[in-house]
Amino acid sequence: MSKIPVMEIFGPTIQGEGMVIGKKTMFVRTGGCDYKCSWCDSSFTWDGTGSSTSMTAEEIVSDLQKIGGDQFSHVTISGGNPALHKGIGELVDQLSFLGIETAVETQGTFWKDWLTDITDVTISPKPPSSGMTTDFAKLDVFYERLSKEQTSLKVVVFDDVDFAYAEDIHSRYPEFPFYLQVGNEDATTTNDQALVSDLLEKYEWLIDKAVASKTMNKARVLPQLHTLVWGNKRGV
Ligand SMILES: C[S@@+](CC[C@H](N)C(=O)[O-])C[C@H]1O[C@@H](n2cnc3c(N)ncnc32)[C@H](O)[C@@H]1O
Ligand SMILES: Nc1nc2[nH]cc(C(=O)O)c2c(=O)[nH]1
Ligand code: SF4
Ligand SMILES: [Mg+2]
Repeated sequence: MSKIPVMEIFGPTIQGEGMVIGKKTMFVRTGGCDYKCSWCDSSFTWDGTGSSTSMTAEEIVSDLQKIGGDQFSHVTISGGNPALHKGIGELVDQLSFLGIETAVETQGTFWKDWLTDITDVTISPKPPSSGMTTDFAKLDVFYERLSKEQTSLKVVVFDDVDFAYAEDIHSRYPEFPFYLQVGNEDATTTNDQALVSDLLEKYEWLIDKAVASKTMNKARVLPQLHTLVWGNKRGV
């Protein structure tokens, strides 16, 4: 059985982003990423400042039950890039056997067959401001293999160039529900008041951009709800 590098397990909290925003969920955050986005709000998963514990699927399920009790029925697997880890297939099987739904957050760079068993798959291709380059041949594989009922695309937008990238992504993959997300430019500040007022201003800017774009007629525009409520706090 393959072990999974786990950075943190927390919840229940609410999903603060994307297709199931507001839904009560536990989080399992894996270590390691094949990207290094300039503005990554979870860089401790890959930059050496955090540490992971190598765990089996059974151990993760047992920790989820210890921490969440009987107060959850949905688990979100994020990272880092969870799709780097083969062992997550086993975790998804065990959760599904227990009647627990699953979600995954990934940038769409590595395919794993267990992705088809996930209830809510969020693919978040990275815009130019991240410093990363999208491999569209890899994203095409996700489009071919995942159903539109279980999947969404979510692009974080910091500026006009990112917005144009988001329009391209949405146009290229029209069948997947599409989400625009406000970018958090300061993922380390502890000044919650200044952060929230800045993020709400950015949210208004992003709404205005979407409203003015005919490509975005079907898109949804969202903030990171957890950041508005808890700022940059970890484990929420
Ligand atoms: C930390 S990533 C982990 C999953 C995967 N590596 C990915 O990027 O999709 C989880 C989500 O947070 C988003 N994110 C990361 N840093 C952010 C920031 N500074 N502002 C807004 N969203 C951010 C990512 O785009 C992704 O949708
Ligand atoms: N509440 C909450 N919602 C989230 N949605 C995506 C998250 C992530 O870091 O992947 C996240 C997170 O860390 N917390
Ligand atoms: S792909 Fe996700 S986890 Fe990896 S660096 Fe980018 S935002 Fe962070
Ligand atoms: Mg996050």
